[in-house]
Amino acid sequence: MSDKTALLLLQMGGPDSLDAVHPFLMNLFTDRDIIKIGPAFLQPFIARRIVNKRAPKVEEYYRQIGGKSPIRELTEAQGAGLQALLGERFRSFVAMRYSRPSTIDALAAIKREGIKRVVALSLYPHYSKATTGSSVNELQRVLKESKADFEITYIDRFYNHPLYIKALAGKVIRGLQAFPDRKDVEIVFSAHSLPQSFIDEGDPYLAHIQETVRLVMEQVGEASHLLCFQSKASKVKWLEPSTEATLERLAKEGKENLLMVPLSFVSDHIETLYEIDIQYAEEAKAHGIKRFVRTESLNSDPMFLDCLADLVRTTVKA
Ligand SMILES: C=CC1=C(C)c2cc3[nH]c(cc4nc(cc5[nH]c(cc1n2)c(C)c5CCC(=O)O)C(CCC(=O)O)=C4C)c(C)c3C=C
Ligand SMILES: [Fe+2]
Ligand SMILES: [Fe+2]
Repeated sequence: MSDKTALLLLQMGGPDSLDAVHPFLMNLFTDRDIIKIGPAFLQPFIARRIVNKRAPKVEEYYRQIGGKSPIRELTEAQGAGLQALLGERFRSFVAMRYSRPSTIDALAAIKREGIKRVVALSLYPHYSKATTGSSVNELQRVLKESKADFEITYIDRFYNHPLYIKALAGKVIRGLQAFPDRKDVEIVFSAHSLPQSFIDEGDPYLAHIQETVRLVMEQVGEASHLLCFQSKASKVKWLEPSTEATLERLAKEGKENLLMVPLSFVSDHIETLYEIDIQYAEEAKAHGIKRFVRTESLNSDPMFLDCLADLVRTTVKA
């Protein structure tokens, strides 16, 4: 048995090739924690219909950002950075909810190394049943089926951690420097949207997002800003206003300089590299926005890695 502690990073995952888009979407649309479509026994059939229709469009988005999602490499780099900060007693592993390495892959690797103690660290800063909730449910299912006796502790949110806020505020302050005068800039916080029904049923996601924005702006100081929501993925009511409608409204109001701040993600992926950098940038330009800048994603930012290390140290000590 090893006396090391496994750091298990939980993330959504993404396709690692264009051929992997269809299976990735099938995994996502058959997960009833993120989306319930009809009765459980019918969901795989309905999901297949939805995915067959959606996949060609989504494949084209991934083609435009290099033919794959970079989320695996970026998450593994975060794990390596975290392991380096925490030292020899820790080993990092990644469990992707809808792609490889899966939760089964990750737990098998931890078991092979004889490690018993696991810190499961969700990389979604804001808790939602759809994201962290789904990853934790999957982890608990796999643990139950494998009858493994790991000693697990969970870190399931960090939307208000001082180092997370400081790292994000640093990106915003740096982003503002791309403009001649910050007084003329609108800071557009763009969070991943979520069906309104989750919030109505008590999901804390929206409150967490709003608190992150408040804390970041405390550090950025006086500046015009707003919050909107991107990436609606079904026909029901999702959080509003949408990022697309907001960009159009801002342009109509005569705003010319926008600083986009993606929330909800701690690394680059399709929503930053395609949706903001390509799709929204083109739309904003067509509406008359002159300067459209996006803040850098946290990825392996040293202050963000310090935040993760602090979360782990505090949990392991407790
Ligand atoms: C089907 C419903 C979906 C909900 C609810 C949802 C919430 C949600 N998602 C993220 C983070 C990410 N989503 C990503 C991709 C993605 N998400 C959905 C669907 C829902 N998301 C789909 C169908 C897809 C695939 C792309 C597409 O078809 O548009 C990713 C990116 C993965 C990658 O490319 O690397 C992330 C990350 C959050 C934070 C969230 C709600 C809180
Ligand atoms: Fe999503
Ligand atoms: Fe999405």
